[in-house]
Amino acid sequence: MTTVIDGKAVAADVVTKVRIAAEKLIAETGVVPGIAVVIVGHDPASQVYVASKGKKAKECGFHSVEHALPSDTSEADLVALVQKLNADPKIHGILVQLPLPDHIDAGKIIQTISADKDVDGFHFTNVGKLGTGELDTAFVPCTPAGSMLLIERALGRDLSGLNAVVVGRSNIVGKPMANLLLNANATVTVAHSRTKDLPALCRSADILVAAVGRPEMIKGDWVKPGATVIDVGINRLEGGLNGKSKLVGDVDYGSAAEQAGAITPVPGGVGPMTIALLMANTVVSAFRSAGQSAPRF
Ligand SMILES: Nc1nc2c(c(=O)[nH]1)N[C@@H](CN(C=O)c1ccc(C(=O)N[C@@H](CCC(=O)O)C(=O)O)cc1)CN2
Repeated sequence: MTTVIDGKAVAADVVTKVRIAAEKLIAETGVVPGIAVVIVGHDPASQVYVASKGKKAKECGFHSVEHALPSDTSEADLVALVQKLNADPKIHGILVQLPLPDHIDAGKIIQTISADKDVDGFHFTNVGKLGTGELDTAFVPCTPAGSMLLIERALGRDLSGLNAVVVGRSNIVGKPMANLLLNANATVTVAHSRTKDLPALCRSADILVAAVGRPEMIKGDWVKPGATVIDVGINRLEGGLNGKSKLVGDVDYGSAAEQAGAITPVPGGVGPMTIALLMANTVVSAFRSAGQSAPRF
């Protein structure tokens, strides 16, 4: 029987643990975990995600600030805001919502964020720490970290001897996901648009992670019977109920669920984990800044 991995439930569990850890930190040190979320422009999906981040931060008992900037904000002004947040002792985590408008160099902004407050895990320092397995002091990007938690819970075993295929090589998901799986002793292949015979490669995977950004690309006959399938895709398609758009992943859920041992749905799989892990990274950052050993999630 196929297990549908309930990302909402696991995310709620993580958020509860974060809230308890925050309460402990506040009681023992007086340090209140603080997060700043910065959004530039009016992308509707980004506005929803940023609002959810603020709501979850409040639920966790954090000090939470949002900076909503107009679309024509200059790169220099955004750099100046990030520098101000770097210097603010009440802020332990800084997140600049992506995508940014085209006239702003996202890479430059990410590298301006202090690595110690980079709760997105995108700064070169954190990328390097993940790549070299320094996980105790790194911040790991939230979506792959959340996906990894779902894999660990679904399998309940060490990943040694298992083949993992990650479809997609983005800096935000594909590459860090591959590193996390490698650190957990899986044998990892990263596939992309130029990979030959992708269906056959996918069929070799005990763990299949789809992070390619193409709606329902991965079909049921690409899935090894019993595999764990993690769908990172969030694609909005026209033609949902009542004229609304419909959300689908990168996996053709109906056919893949017939083959998989465990599978994440979209919505309700990896998405909620992204925000839960952001809260986890922020409380970890606050523990570190207070000189306390940080909890693990
Ligand atoms: N600075 C960052 N920007 C972006 C990131 C990121 O990790 N850091 N990731 C994505 C967007 N994202 C968080 O920011 C995000 C995406 C999806 C969800 C989520 O809960 N999805 C729900 C569906 C919600 C919906 O209806 O749209 C689900 O899958 O169940 C949370 C966060 C890009 N930008």
